[in-house]
Amino acid sequence: MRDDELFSFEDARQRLGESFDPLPVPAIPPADPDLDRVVVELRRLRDASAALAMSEVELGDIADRLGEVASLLESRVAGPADRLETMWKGAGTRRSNPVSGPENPIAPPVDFVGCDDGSVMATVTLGPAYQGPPGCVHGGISALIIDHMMGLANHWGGRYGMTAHYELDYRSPTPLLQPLTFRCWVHEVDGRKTWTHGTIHAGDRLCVEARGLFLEASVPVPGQPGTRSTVADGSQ
Ligand SMILES: CCCCCCCC/C=C\CCCCCCCC(=O)SCCNC(=O)CCNC(=O)[C@H](O)C(C)(C)COP(=O)(O)OP(=O)(O)OC[C@H]1O[C@@H](n2cnc3c(N)ncnc32)[C@H](O)[C@@H]1OP(=O)(O)O
Repeated sequence: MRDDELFSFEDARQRLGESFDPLPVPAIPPADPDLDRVVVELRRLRDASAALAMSEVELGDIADRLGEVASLLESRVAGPADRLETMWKGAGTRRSNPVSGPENPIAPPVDFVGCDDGSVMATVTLGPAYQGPPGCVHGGISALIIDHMMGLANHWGGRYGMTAHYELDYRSPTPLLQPLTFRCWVHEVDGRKTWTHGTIHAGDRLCVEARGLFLEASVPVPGQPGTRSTVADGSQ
């Protein structure tokens, strides 16, 4: 198969024809605005702390003050096992996933758009916290974002499933501090199987190509005995 054929979502869309049946995609519902504000501040801290080395900051004082805030929070929030249960209420996992979740400080975050052609797109600029090679995005971060985004592209294309196989070709360095265009789309479907493709571009330059095989499956939902969910991101 030719490279341009493998990575042309327009071609895939034509071949899928009427089997492309988009699901309505609800926006991530807002929660307590102060909760989202806390996470925005945590992300500012994350980015600033990635630049602490060789700064002129009095680090002992900063560590003490952050320690106070962390202790204040730890004693008042749910433990991880309880948290896994509350995440499965409403759109909790969509709000807390590590790629786009407004409740997750490690999420860059990435904002996705479902396009009419069946692809899902995002433009994101990643900072030093996500560095792998010098000046470049860590390959695992690229993989994380595309894997998650393929799940959204499947949903957008009326499919669902867990990642069974996933492979990437890193074609050229993926720069930090420049807008990157991520795009994913359903390439082919057959019974329980969905093959989904994705790319990352910096401008016109192809940085990453990815292919995933997703299999329809369901997993038990934490805290809800006997309940299983087919979707890894909140909707049941
Ligand atoms: C625009 C905005 C849109 C907004 C939308 C909002 C809603 C949001 C919705 C959604 C977002 C979701 C975002 C999340 C994304 C994250 C994804 C992840 O991180 S998933 C976690 C990692 N993956 C696992 O942990 C799986 C672990 N593996 C398993 O549990 C099993 O292996 C499983 C269920 C995948 C398959 O197991 P079996 O027992 O059901 O299937 P068997 O019988 O083994 O295989 C069935 C067929 O598939 C092939 N197969 C299975 N594994 C394969 C593999 N690795 N490679 C190739 N073929 C494989 C087999 O050869 C077989 O093929 P033959 O039917 O014989 O033709």
